[in-house]
Amino acid sequence: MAKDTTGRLHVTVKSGGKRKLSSKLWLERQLNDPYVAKAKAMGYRSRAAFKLLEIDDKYRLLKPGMTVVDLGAAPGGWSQIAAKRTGAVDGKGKVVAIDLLEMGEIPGVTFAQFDFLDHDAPEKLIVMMGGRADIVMSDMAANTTGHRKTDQLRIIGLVETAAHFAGEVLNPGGTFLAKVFQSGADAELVAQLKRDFATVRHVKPAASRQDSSERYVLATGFRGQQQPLSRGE
Ligand SMILES: C[S@@+](CC[C@H](N)C(=O)[O-])C[C@H]1O[C@@H](n2cnc3c(N)ncnc32)[C@H](O)[C@@H]1O
Repeated sequence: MAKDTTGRLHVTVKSGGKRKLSSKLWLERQLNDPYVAKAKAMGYRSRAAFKLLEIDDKYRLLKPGMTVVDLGAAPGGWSQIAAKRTGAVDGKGKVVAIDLLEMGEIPGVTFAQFDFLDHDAPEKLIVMMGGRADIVMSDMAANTTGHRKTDQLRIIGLVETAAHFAGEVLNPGGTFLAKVFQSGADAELVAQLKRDFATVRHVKPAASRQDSSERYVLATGFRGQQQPLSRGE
């Protein structure tokens, strides 16, 4: 339990190795968060936009004319950045985005609402892309059940599925960027990525809350064996 500024107690629920804040503490944190204020001022849909901005400023991933897939895109901060930096806003690049939730229209972004874990999701994405991708990025976070082991397996299952999809659709030299959580459960994933990409690293942007175990795996220089696309090629 935690005390707020008025001295009242708030319950924090432990879930999947993370502590979920009570709604009052969550609201307080949002109101005091400089990234939330900055996102609002700059017209970004989410504070998450700054995580991608920071990663991209450092590693120069997004380039004009690229095709980018944004998995778990809502409310759309990452898609906004990708559309701008690939030139998709001006019809040069292409940004394809999906989410379980609805997402308001973003110029230059092709969005569809469906579950990435649906068996036909890869095929639907390939049709939306109309070819291969240069970057597959995933900020997806699986809903937590509160059972630590189950939650870790769900999180890692989601990112492994995203990595498998990336391996199917990336152009040579392509990039995979995905949210993972610091649990040590991603060792197998990292080993697989090291086989298929020239460089694999974990990154923790400043905009990612320091009290969160969230971090990102960034794999660049795709060199895996290319299979024919099931559609679109
Ligand atoms: C942290 S938010 C993404 C924020 C986003 N990157 C931005 O910049 O606004 C995670 C998103 O992943 C989505 N998500 C989780 N599991 C998913 C799945 N299986 N398929 C599609 N979207 C999923 C959630 O609905 C949620 O909107």
